Amino acid sequence: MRAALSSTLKKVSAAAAARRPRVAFVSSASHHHHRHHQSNKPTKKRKDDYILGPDLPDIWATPGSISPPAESESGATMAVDAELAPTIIDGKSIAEEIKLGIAKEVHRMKDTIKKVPGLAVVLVGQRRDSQTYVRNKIKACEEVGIRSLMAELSEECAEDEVLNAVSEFNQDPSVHGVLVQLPLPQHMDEDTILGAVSLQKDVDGFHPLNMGNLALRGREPLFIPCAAKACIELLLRSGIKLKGKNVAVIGRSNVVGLPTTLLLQRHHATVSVVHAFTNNPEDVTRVADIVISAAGVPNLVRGSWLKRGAIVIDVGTNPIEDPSLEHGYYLRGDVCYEEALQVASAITPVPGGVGPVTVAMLLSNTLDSAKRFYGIS
Ligand SMILES: Nc1nc(=O)c2c([nH]1)NC[C@@H]1CN(c3ccc(C(=O)N[C@@H](CCC(=O)O)C(=O)O)cc3)C=[N+]21
Repeated sequence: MRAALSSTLKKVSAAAAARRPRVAFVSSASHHHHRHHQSNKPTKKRKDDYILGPDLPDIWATPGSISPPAESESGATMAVDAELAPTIIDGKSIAEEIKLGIAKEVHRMKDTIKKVPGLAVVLVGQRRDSQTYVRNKIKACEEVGIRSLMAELSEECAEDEVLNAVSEFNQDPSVHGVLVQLPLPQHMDEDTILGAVSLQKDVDGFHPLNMGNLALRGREPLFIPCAAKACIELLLRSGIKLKGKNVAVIGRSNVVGLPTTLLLQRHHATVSVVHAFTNNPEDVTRVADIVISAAGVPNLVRGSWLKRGAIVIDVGTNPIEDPSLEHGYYLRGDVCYEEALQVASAITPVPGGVGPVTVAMLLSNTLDSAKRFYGIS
């Protein structure tokens, strides 16, 4: 437990509000819905639509088209009741702490069996945000002594080339984790490619068998998806108990919303799932003790969606294009941060919240995989 966390990390970010660049949050639907957490493929026809329900894509009636809240005049300090100042959950320092523990174990492994864990990343295409995330992952590997390999393929390459890259990494005994960076180009079938990753190296936890074992009571998946694990770590390390809590999860993607919901239930939380077809989602979120948003829509969660004192975990990493910036984009969460600060008791920022812990969880899964492979505990 991190007793120091809540006291040292309390700060009020009025300055952040004043600094926010003026951008129109236009709903260029294609852009927002192509983010990694949402499937962007056309709906597949299935025979059992009747019993499983039709497979509708989650396209949010997005308040992304609503302009963000009025900005306070530059430099103006908001009057904030000290008692209401929320804890800013510092994902970056939590990630550092986790990585320190991983580094120790990696070094011990190197000393005792002369092996280190290996992570292979398959990156297809040129998306700038994907390149940044992959670079972060590789940098994080270096920090803890995990060996990293990368296969970079062009946007136009054939699906077979991706499958070949996955297959080579599957067979390489020095590789213990294989990750295919999402989203893949439109013309590729995500299910085929993710299904090709060796079950024993599926450090993303996206293989249907790992996901199924996460869903089934009494079963243990080999790997738990990193973002879901990161949400739970952030809550637990901030001293927040989950048992019996009302948690609203916004979004039901395979990579975040669904595994997070399953993992929360394993922690005995009462979970309500809000998705693009939910009527009056704010009625659900307003009664939640904890709100976890993974919708991929900037500014979706307004202050009015939150109960006073709610805990807010923002998984959204929405790249907003801004040609004036070095990287060509900046990141916004799903949560209207400035508004949430006024009502929440604790909140994760974007960036610096869930993202860095997600990367730490990937390293942790890779270490676990290597330990399993070499039969050490
Ligand atoms: N197969 C697969 N597995 C993933 O886990 C996966 C993926 N595909 N596709 C993309 C998403 C996104 N994701 C992030 C990881 C780190 C940050 C991260 O480190 N964010 C930093 C800042 C990033 C920056 O420098 O711009 C932060 O929030 O502070 C963000 C997002 C993993 N994803």
